[in-house]
Amino acid sequence: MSIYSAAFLNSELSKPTSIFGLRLWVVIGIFVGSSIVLLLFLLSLCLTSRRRNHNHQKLSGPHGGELTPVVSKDIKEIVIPHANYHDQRLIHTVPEIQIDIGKVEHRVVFSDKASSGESSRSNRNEAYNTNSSTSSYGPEVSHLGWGRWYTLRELEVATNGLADENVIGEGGYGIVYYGVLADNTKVAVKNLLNNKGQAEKEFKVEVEAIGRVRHKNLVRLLGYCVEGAYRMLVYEYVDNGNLDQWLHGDVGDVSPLAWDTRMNIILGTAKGLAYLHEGLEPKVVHRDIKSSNILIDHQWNPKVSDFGLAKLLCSERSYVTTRVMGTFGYVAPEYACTGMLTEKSDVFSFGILIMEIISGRTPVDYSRPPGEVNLVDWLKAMVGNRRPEEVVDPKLPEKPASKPLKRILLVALRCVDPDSQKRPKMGHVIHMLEADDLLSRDERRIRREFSNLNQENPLENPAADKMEDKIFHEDNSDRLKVKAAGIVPRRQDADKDI
Ligand SMILES: Nc1ncnc2c1ncn2[C@@H]1O[C@H](COP(=O)(O)OP(=O)(O)OP(=O)(O)O)[C@@H](O)[C@H]1O
Repeated sequence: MSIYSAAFLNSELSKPTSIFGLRLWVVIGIFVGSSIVLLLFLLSLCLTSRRRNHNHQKLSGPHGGELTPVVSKDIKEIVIPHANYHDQRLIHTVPEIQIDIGKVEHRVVFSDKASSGESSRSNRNEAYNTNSSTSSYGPEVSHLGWGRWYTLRELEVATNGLADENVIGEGGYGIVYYGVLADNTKVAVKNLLNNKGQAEKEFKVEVEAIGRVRHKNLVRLLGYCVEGAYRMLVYEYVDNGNLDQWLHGDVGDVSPLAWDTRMNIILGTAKGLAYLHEGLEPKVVHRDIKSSNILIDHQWNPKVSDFGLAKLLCSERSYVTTRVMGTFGYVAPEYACTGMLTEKSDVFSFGILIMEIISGRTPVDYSRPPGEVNLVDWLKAMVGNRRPEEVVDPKLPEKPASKPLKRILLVALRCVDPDSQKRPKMGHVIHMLEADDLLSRDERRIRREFSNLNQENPLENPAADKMEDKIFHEDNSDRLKVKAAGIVPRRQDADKDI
């Protein structure tokens, strides 16, 4: 370019324009600059929307993306320090007590750490809204060899995208949804909450403990789902509510639970528990036996559910934990005080459950007069005062005969013996519940012994112990309990289930 044309260009570019009198080169500069900024903005918009679409496609539910949570990788298992399973030394800790009174029953968690026993819908939403950076959606744990691994999509389809209308109930560790699988199987899907690692911990315990369990009085775990932050358990659906609802719900003046039905529920629950304690190797302690964990089918058969708190125990060993969990009113005293966990803790809770079933009262009821708040204390006092007939649920359609009432009360009182060693094993409980003939023969003796019960603490009556030992001796109970609970030899059973 010649010096003349450069001077010409320069003079042309320096001419003022009609846009605020700005020189031409300034206008051109502004135009080029804004175009670049606009271009960059459009480019970033395009990239963001492409990324959103990509995530949406990967996780979208059956009814579009609205219900679809964004998966997070944030959940990490928190290893809670606890006593060695194989170490029977007592570990002394100063437990922190948390009482969640947001639920109908009071969940008590004695913990050496802030724990995560609470549940709320907001937690659920929190889990859903956690930002995602998950790139892989494949299973994080391998298939265990039993049941099925379900994909998140399968379970979303089954539960209408985890719809609110499908919610059956909400426990301490997650929300339970009703669902129908592609093969028309009705299921209950428990979506474990992302509560600081506890959900994952419970998931692993539960999967290992329940996956191999098969018993008509235990809710069957059909499979599980592990995708991103999701931990879901898929159970058989039990179609007639839970015992808590039938005992304490609004059922009118007359309960549909007749005496025989109640006895059947007690016996079935005992069989389910006996299987956990004595039919599995290693044995399983449920740790949260209570009426809301006893599901009922349409034939009024009980099925023990919610093994979330179960801990696998090595045979013949006790387990000392720094983290005591259970539900207020049902927890055995030695477990609450020292963390010492054996299957006898379940036996205690089972004794409370029997009392609840017979009386229709909750284990702790602050709306009652002072002497009646605690179910065990009240019931012991009533039995000690020779007024056992007065403890039965007033909603029962027909009062039970005196003999079976006393029999079941005796079993309940034995189960809640403050001394865990004196509590019967669940197999023995079954034996006692079924030993009608033996009891008939000794009925007169039972009556006599009952009348001798110490009013303060009828359990500490040596005569009653002697009498029961004689009637309900444990020597041949192993054979009977196996027959009664449908338990097959331990190893063989576990292998068969896998
Ligand atoms: N397999 C199932 N079939 C039908 N309903 C179920 C099933 N499992 C659970 N439910 C229902 O969902 C509710 C919540 O169950 P979940 O076991 O999570 O909590 P919970 O027993 O009420 O409380 P917690 O967690 O404190 O033990 C139960 O009360 C029960 O009615």
